[in-house]
Amino acid sequence: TNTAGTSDYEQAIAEAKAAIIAKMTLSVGKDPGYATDRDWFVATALAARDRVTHRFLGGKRASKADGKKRVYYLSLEFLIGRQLTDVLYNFELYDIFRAALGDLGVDIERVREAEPDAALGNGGLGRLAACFMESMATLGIPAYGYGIRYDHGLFRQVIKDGWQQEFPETWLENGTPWEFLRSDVTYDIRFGGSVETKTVNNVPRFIWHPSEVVHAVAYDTPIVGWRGSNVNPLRLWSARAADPIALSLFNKGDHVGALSDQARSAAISKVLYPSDETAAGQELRLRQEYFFVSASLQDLINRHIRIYGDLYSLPDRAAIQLNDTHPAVAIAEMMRILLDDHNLRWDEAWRITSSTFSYTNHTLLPEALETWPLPLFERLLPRHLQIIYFINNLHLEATKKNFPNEPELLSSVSIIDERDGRRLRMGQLAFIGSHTINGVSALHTDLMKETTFRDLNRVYPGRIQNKTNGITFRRWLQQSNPGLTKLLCEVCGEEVLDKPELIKRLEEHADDPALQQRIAKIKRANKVVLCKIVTDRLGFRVEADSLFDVQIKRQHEYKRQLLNLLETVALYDAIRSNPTADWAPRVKIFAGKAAASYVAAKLIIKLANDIAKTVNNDPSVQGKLKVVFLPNYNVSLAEKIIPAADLSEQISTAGMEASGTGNMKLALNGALTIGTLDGANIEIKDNVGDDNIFIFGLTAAEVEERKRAGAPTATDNIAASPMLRQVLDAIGGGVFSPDDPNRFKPIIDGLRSQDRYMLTDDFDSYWAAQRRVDELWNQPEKWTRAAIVNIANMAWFSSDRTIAEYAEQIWKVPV
Ligand SMILES: CCc1ccc([C@H](C)CC(=O)N[C@@H]2O[C@H](CO)[C@@H](O)[C@H](O)[C@H]2O)cc1
Repeated sequence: TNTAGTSDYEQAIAEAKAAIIAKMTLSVGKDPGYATDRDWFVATALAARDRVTHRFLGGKRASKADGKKRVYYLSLEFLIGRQLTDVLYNFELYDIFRAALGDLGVDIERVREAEPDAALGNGGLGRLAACFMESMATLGIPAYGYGIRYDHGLFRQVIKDGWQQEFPETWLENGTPWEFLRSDVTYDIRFGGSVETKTVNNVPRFIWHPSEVVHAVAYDTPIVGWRGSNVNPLRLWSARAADPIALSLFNKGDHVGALSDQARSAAISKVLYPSDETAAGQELRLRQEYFFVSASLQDLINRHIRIYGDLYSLPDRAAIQLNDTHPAVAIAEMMRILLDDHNLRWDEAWRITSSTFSYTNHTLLPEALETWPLPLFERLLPRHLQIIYFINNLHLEATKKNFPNEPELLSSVSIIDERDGRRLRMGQLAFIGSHTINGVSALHTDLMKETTFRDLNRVYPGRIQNKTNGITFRRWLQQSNPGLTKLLCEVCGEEVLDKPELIKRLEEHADDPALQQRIAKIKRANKVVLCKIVTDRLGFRVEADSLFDVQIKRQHEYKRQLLNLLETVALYDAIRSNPTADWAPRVKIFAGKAAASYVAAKLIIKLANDIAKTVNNDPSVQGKLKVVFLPNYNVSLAEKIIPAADLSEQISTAGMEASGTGNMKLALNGALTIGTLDGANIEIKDNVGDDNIFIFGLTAAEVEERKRAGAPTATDNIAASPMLRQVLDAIGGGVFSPDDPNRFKPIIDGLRSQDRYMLTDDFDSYWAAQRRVDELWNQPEKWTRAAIVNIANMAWFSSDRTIAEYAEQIWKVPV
């Protein structure tokens, strides 16, 4: 208590109140009496940002002075979500601001809900980048995130008559209170044109004469670490025309022509490509990739020269991480800047480049590996193509010397794919130009060595490392599940908030009925919250005492939402034909967006909704089975669904899900996993133990073997499973689409013929695993005990652990 007898806490609340009111009147320009939830959000965010900014600028000053090595995380996606709760929590201001707003008659929940998600990403890769930024700040690593400030993030999904519709996402329509415009940080980004070759004192010099220049303008968003330890910048680039309006054309009355440059330039940062795991291959995508890469490299090189004078020391002072191949053109851009702007010799430039970059691969799906047609690349980036040719020649020369008379090896490791019209393979470029390449789970990294990068790994052994993904426990536990967090602090000690490994202490009490009851009570309370969301958004009730069986992720055939739906139909049939059996009452919860052009995935969304309509209106299964498809899955909805989940569906075809991170979030919040031995599911199993997870299906090796052998076929599998046959007949026959009986024929025919993702191979063992789930669910103590063991063994999946590994083993920066 201070002299005025008011406690520091009350003092802090009073200050927060004054700050919020000051922002409301002076920045929002509103009388609190007339303020909307949005106004309160902006005022609160600005008040919170003030607290952050001091630390932000302080951090910048410090790291300028301290000569510390910086990490630069280049990613075309940062799936941040909302920031208010994260900033307030990490600055330990949440309770104070909640009390302050409360005193002003404002419910902080409504203020939180008024913030739009920053949906600047598609799924796993983008969200991982956001978790990594928060962990780097928490661990005190001086880091910059570099990306694009899309005017429109991932589309808003609306489900109309069961069909997905896409609507522009508009997070910036009222601006965002978190960012600082850095109008003094603007770079020229050049495209097209030609390259002139000149010899200067018999050294070849290349002068690029671009046909187009676009301005990249920086916007900085502070990323706050836990306990406000550090604040790092996320620098996002926005595109502007070098010449906003061609007055000459305007004066001639060609108003549209006068603005075409502006439109063409601004298009670069207009919208996020909604394709997940399928390379778009469109020119605008390449323009986006080069735009942010060139701006980021110009920015970090200028900063380095400003502090250290020369570029030779860059690898000692900077580590640049390529988040998949999307920024891989950075290898050529770095060489261009070193050769053409700083006149370094080739070998020196290459030494600096290849010892500064490292690359993370997030997928082995062939259709997701980016390749660019040479003609397009040459037209847009003529100088970079010259440099890539040179890199490739030296690379192939070296390979030829070390591996003579292996022509197929040369063509396999070449950056240029000579087949189908000559294409640039960005994976090869990223691999050759990086000192380290990493996969995102143990299995994925092994498969990378055996398949996609087998030959490059042979030519450059020892470059591949594994870095199993992680998640930030601040957002995905503390902020989204305060009930469980409070219990963990009591049982494991407050310091569990700083040392996730202490969560293991919970396991000692796994058999304690009192603890089991508390865990079950917390889960039920989170389920009641989700029940309300289902009723509000879909207009029907689900029971909180049912088993919440959750599959939430991007729609993709390899993630096998369809397999879950086949089991749902089989269960529906089984319950109807045997209503008295002790079925665990279930709510099947689906959520996830399909890329706008992904027809098959969108048809599966329709199937989910048609099955839901039939099941939810069938009195014979009332109280036993409900199917829910929640629209517009995003970070904020995930924060509501995950704490309420009992069962986590991680059922991808083994070998196809690089890691998964939703699996970690769900297990950390006490859901039991039903899954294949794929991605990080395997490491989750290794940590929680075989008895606390439901594993089924073919292993990755068995999948490969069956693919190679071409047997058993889908027809064989269906013949061997009467239940599966019945389900396929029902769906294919229009039972769930009486208004269009052939609607799902394409899906069923695809399964009967190809079944590329081996659903028919895994159906029976999946069904059996789900029945094991029923069995355990009907023994609540055992179920809750297993949930406790899952929570207690998830510490390793903290992104703090992952980032500490990147820091020590790839970036060589202290933590
Ligand atoms: C070029 C189009 C495109 C866009 C995004 C992607 C990403 C790599 C897709 C993605 O998000 N992959 C997911 O990355 C997560 C983080 O490492 C993993 O946990 C998931 O398993 C992986 O599917 C590929 C291709």
